[in-house]
Amino acid sequence: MKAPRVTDTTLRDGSHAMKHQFTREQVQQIVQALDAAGVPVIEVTHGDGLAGSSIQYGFSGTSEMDLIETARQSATRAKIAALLIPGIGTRQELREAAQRGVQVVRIATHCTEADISEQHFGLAKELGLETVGFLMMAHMRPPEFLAEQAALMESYGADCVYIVDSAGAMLPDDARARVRALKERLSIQVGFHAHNNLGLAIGNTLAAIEAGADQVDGCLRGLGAGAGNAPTELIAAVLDRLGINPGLDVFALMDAAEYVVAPIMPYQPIPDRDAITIGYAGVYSTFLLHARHIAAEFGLDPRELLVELGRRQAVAGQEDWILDVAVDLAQAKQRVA
Ligand SMILES: C[C@H](O)CC(=O)C(=O)O
Ligand SMILES: [Mn+2]
Repeated sequence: MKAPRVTDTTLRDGSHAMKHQFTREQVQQIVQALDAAGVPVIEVTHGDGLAGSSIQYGFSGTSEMDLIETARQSATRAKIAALLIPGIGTRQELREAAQRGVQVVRIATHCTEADISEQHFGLAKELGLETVGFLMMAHMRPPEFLAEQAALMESYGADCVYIVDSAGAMLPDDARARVRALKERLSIQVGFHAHNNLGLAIGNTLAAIEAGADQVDGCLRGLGAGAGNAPTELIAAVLDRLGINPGLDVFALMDAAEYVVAPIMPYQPIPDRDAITIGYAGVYSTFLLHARHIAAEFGLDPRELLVELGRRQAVAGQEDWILDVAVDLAQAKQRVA
């Protein structure tokens, strides 16, 4: 096994749990702590990527471009990354993000829709950015299918493609097989992004590294959507124990999680009953807070709403469907009563 590059996404995936209210001061403190601890890439964007601030996904408290600029000014060695979902973010936001200091762009599509990312990879390369492809909800398709989608991203100019377990639904063998399929098919790097809904974020990250993953993601204190992501400080400790620490200061990351991030967290993401249901039903982790809120309005158990969304195969970006499904379930209950 070789040491993977670790990208910290507290300031992007963690933005979901923060309801997209990170402030400039918080960004400065978190970036300084990660940078000092040797984390080489720090992602800063609205939780749903560039231009995610909207009625559909939740409005940002502070403009993400200002947060990106603050992050860039606060880092001495780490590269600053942004996430972009084509259709939510456009090439205009990508240009501005690059001007404000982004050096890595992670372009995310549903795992069957890599073909919508060609123009965005093209522009990113013109802008001189490092490029990463994100195949979201990757539990929904088999390894060989994902390898073909990843090959499309490679042909568009991706420097790395990630298997993204957006639902935290994978078991270690699922993660291993998917990473292995991409490693066999591609000439570029392969990454893995975990969610902890089934309590397997660290285990799956480890399985991905065993299968050859070159890059993995973490969030301090696991602050991320659903039950959160693989905690960066835990990844560092585990890699260190394995003898493949890529240069991370384990104690400094523990301190950052404990003293910088924990005090500002609205709650500690854990695999509670709703989050476990997300992993169990294979639903996008970001639906958690929306589903809880809408279920409460309609007198539903969030779990029945999440299971039905999983049955209908809802994917990332379909947050508006949560309301439609809640209306259907509530009406069905009324008819029975
Ligand atoms: C925009 C998404 O939340 C990307 C991600 O982190 C995931 O799918 O997981
Ligand atoms: Mn995620």
